[in-house]
Amino acid sequence: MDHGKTTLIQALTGVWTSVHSQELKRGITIRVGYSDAAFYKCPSCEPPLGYSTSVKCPNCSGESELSRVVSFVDSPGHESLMANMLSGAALMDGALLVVAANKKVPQLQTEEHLLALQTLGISQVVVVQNKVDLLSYKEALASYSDTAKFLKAGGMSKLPVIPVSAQAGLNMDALIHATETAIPTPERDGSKDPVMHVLRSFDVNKPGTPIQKIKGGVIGGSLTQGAFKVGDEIEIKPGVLNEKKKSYEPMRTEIVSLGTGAGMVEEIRPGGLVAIGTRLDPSMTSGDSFIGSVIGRPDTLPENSTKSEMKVSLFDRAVGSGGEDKVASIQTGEQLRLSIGTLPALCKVLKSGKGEIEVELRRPVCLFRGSNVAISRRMPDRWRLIGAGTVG
Ligand SMILES: Nc1nc2c(ncn2[C@@H]2O[C@H](COP(=O)(O)OP(=O)(O)OP(=O)(O)O)[C@@H](O)[C@H]2O)c(=O)[nH]1
Ligand SMILES: [Mg+2]
Ligand SMILES: [Mg+2]
Ligand SMILES: [Zn+2]
Repeated sequence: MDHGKTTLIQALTGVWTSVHSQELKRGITIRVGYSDAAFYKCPSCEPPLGYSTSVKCPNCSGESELSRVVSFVDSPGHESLMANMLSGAALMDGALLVVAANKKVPQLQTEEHLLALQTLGISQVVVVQNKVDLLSYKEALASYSDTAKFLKAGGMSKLPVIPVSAQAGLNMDALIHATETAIPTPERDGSKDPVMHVLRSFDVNKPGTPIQKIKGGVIGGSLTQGAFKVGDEIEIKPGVLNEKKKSYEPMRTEIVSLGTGAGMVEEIRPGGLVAIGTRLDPSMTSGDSFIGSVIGRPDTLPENSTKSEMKVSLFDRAVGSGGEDKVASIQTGEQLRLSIGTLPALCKVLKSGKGEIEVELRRPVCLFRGSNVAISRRMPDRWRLIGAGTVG
């Protein structure tokens, strides 16, 4: 924690993404936050000069062209919030890994986050060496070479490392240039059935709002494929618990509005974070109650299931154990935590074989075959990432 992720996002977007009172009080990010940035490129300046977040080129004062609009998911760094971090990672096309240059490299958190990114298949990463303002030139070089050594040992010597000061807004042009080069926008297939993974959900009404003015529940997340329009009927899975039937029932509602960083729009596609306004009772969506849900068109999503088979590959050792804890094989009957899309889900292992396990999930989940899952095990002190799985 405290490497400066939230500060960096503020430098790039102008938005402080930690806004909850507990976060402000403790100075840490707890919930996943997000905001959008527009990156500009000046046609007359040599890269990286001329990359900025403003139309006016900070280098030559000429007029820049829009390069790309980028959505940032701000992840908590604290080790106890790893599940929140993994939820956010599920929606990322690439990542900025922020490392504080005034601390020994690598920190436990850095190792674990990098491994988590690999586990979830996020290979487009820019390493940000932050807080260089606190170091002498010589110290900064030493920290840079430690970072490079650490990456090389992990077979990631190709990742760019960019020294910055998020607080002073130093070297942002180089960082934006690296981001634009190393994290290209992936190809999207807009013709597939839409799938949205939910990261947040809210009740946007102020207490005491008159009933005729109350807005329906709002659900935030990102499309991974397809498109949604205002007026579309949608289905949300796994849905809500029917107390009488003791089962989860998918919910249907209509899209009444679509909010993005660029304002209200009529249609959304993959690539940014979006808030869907619905006709659901807002009390249902308050306090992130829908995190981990999946939204699609009616009858297009996989069935809810409580059992799953998956191929697994375990790490040699638990991250952050200083190389001491070898990861023991998965035992029948043990409890694990799976990160499935944006959902942290507890499960019990029913069967464990060579490279394969069968699990029973504590709650029904809308499971896509072939999706990547991060696997954590409860170590004495906390949950630790021990491997990766693929839903079979
Ligand atoms: N000197 C210096 N301080 C910085 C810089 N960037 C961030 N900080 C300070 O470092 C502290 C932590 O910054 P945050 O942005 O909250 O760090 P974070 O990575 O979001 O932390 P978590 O959300 O707790 O994981 C704050 O006091 C910042 O003011 C920097 O470039 N230079
Ligand atoms: Mg902090
Ligand atoms: Mg933060
Ligand atoms: Zn310029």
